[in-house]
Amino acid sequence: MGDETNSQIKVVSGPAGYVLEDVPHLNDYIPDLPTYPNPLRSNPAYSVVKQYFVHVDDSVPQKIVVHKESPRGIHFRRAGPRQKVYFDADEVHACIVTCGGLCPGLNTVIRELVCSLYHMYGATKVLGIDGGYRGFYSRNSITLTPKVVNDIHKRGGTIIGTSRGGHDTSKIVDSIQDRGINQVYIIGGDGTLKGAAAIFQEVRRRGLKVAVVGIPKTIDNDIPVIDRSFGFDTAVEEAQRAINAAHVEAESTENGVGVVKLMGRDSGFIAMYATLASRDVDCCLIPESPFFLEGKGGLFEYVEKTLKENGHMVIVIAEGAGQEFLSGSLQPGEERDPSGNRQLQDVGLWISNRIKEHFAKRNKMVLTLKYIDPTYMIRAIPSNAADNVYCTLLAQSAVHGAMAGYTGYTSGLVNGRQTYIPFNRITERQNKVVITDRMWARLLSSTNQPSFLGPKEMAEAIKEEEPPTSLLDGENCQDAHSGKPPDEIEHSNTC
Ligand SMILES: Nc1ncnc2c1ncn2[C@@H]1O[C@H](COP(=O)(O)OP(=O)(O)OP(=O)(O)O)[C@@H](O)[C@H]1O
Ligand SMILES: O=P(O)(O)OC[C@H]1O[C@](O)(CO)[C@@H](O)[C@@H]1O
Ligand SMILES: [Mg+2]
Repeated sequence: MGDETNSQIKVVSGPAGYVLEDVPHLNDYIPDLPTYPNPLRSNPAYSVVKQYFVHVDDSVPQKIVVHKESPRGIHFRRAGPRQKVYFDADEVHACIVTCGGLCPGLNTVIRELVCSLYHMYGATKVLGIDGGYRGFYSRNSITLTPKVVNDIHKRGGTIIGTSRGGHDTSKIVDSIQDRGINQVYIIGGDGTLKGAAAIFQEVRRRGLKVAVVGIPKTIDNDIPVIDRSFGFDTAVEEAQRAINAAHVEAESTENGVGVVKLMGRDSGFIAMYATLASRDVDCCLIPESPFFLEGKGGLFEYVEKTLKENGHMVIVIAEGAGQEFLSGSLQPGEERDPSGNRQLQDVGLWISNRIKEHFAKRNKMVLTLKYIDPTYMIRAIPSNAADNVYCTLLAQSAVHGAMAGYTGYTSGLVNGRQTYIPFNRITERQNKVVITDRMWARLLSSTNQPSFLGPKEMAEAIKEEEPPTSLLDGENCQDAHSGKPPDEIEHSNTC
């Protein structure tokens, strides 16, 4: 097997195109670390479970749709408990921090990190860092015990607080060092995980025995590689209530139009899945798919046609869609939040006003439009049952990895298996809906809406050759082997 290592990713290659994108380990830069038998070996609850410990060579393929001649491709290290651990229970001093926007399930992850450390590994020193990254150096910390976290999964938000901005790598690592922390669990989105990667690099540069672990959090599902992010399922489910209300309102008046805005700064997954789940939506607009209002094939024409045919309609719009129409109204200095993210204008309000103006001006059709913005209501609820289970597995996997000495990784679900993924695989790009993918085609045929794409936009979308939409790995209409669209290859394939 070949082996190629840098500080963030270790690439191990094997026969038939097998590639393991491995995660760093403490003993990569600290030699002769002592090891201990995993305490789970003598825990009656686990020791009876056949094959509870993960085999040292277990890995999970990133791509599961393959062809006869496909290379075996990229794999990630399988998560789970190892026979040996690199921390004695009394030595563990863990901390947990949550950063970025809220997401259903944050409290569940916090709870399960604390309970896994206590109940599986007998580690009893766990701190909650108050208020995101800046809390490391400017706020108090909170002692977390199973008793303190017992009920928190029933609440939305995060009991340890969160913030945007304030990431100062060296102050954070100073604080980690001063407090004697040796396991850092960081729960957050793409920005947070870039910060986690910087913390890991600094910890490694200083030669500290500190495991730095990420748990990916994003209600927008904009993190790549993983099957889906926790809280996403809850968000899609909760969005149904807003869509249903919009539908009831629209259906009850002549020419009723309901507009619902959902979250999705750069990625329209919530809007797409909420639309597919609901069946009451006639048009879904997302940041990845450009649209236009006036003229043939535009939104106004489609609204008129739908109202004539059905008497009512529901439009779902992701908050990041159509921002190019609104950006002119921004004041200088208002464009970025403290983390540097683009501040968005209210596209739901804008599109509602434009539809009303258009039909009032034409004086042809009187319509009643109701606009619903449930975005923060969706983000603030506790996670549903499926997400609670998912959060539990993510947290347990994260703890098993740190105890086994792995560092510089996020835990994440890949093709239904818990894995350890190197930070830079997670932060190198954003996950987006691929509009040349089957799922978007399914949505278009479900709503029967126009694609709003002219031949030029269509050609550009095909040219972009984005990687497949993660929620449906293997569903992309590109040949997994050659990258060519299906009509350009000789044999039938994944499509
Ligand atoms: N490139 C970066 N390097 C270091 N730290 C970063 C970077 N980008 C963001 N951060 C820090 O990460 C934290 C969270 O970032 P951000 O507000 O972008 O949210 P996020 O983690 O992307 O989550 P979400 O987008 O889901 O709300 C902030 O404290 C911010 O300072
Ligand atoms: O108002 P805040 O906290 O900046 O959060 C809004 C953003 O956070 C997210 O929920 C996650 O990034 C986005 O969908 C949304 O644009
Ligand atoms: Mg983000």
